[in-house]
Amino acid sequence: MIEIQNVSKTFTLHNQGGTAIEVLSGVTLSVAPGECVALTGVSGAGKSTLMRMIYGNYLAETGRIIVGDLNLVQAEPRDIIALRRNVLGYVSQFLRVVPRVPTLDVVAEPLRNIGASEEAAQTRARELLTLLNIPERLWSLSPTTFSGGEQQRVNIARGFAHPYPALLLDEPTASLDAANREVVLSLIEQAKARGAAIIGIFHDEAARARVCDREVDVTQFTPGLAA
Ligand SMILES: Nc1ncnc2c1ncn2[C@@H]1O[C@H](COP(=O)(O)OP(=O)(O)OP(=O)(O)O)[C@@H](O)[C@H]1O
Repeated sequence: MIEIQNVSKTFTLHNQGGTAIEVLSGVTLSVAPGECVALTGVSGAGKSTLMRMIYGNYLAETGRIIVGDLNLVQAEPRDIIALRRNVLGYVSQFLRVVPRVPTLDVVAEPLRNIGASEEAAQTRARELLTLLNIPERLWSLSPTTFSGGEQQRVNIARGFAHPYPALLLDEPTASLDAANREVVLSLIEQAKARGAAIIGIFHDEAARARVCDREVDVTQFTPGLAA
């Protein structure tokens, strides 16, 4: 489902004399449907950079990143947008939303975008917000003023609204209390059970051990850090 072959990334610092920093080289890994792979490695190894390349935010210089049937290294922006709508979800720690949009709509939006009925989208959004313990009195408000933990839970609800075949998770359990952490871990388990291919960064070791089938140490692909 996710196939990464010989991917590399160099950042050029234009405001610092054009200095080039080779962050990743020769990244090769694949994730099957129903499998969850954890990216590990020291701080600065390139875990977030790799996730951003898979999501199409950063462009890889070499190799192939295939998600579904799209190669993100050569894809047109409109194909990347379609991939994100239908196939590839991303749950980060931080919520980015348009101001003034009510929480219920923020969570229902991914389903509306794929053509689900208003009723189905709202029902799923209500179900997820309830599961993640967001009080109903907050559903009609924009999440921009919510606490950090509430925003993270809204973000998770949004990320799990549509059953994406592939998912990227960036610290999905960071700063959650035990009960909500448990909800998120079971959402991940359910996603695996329905066949989602998942790549995640988990500093929470117990969470990683529970939901991940394999770990890939990104340091092996980091020039200068590799043993
Ligand atoms: N936009 C950018 N421009 C220049 N350098 C960058 C950029 N993004 C990341 N880097 C560099 O790439 C390297 C890898 O960073 P990255 O954030 O991917 O690491 P990480 O493994 O996710 O680290 P952490 O666990 O601390 O989050 C770092 O040295 C960082 O400075």
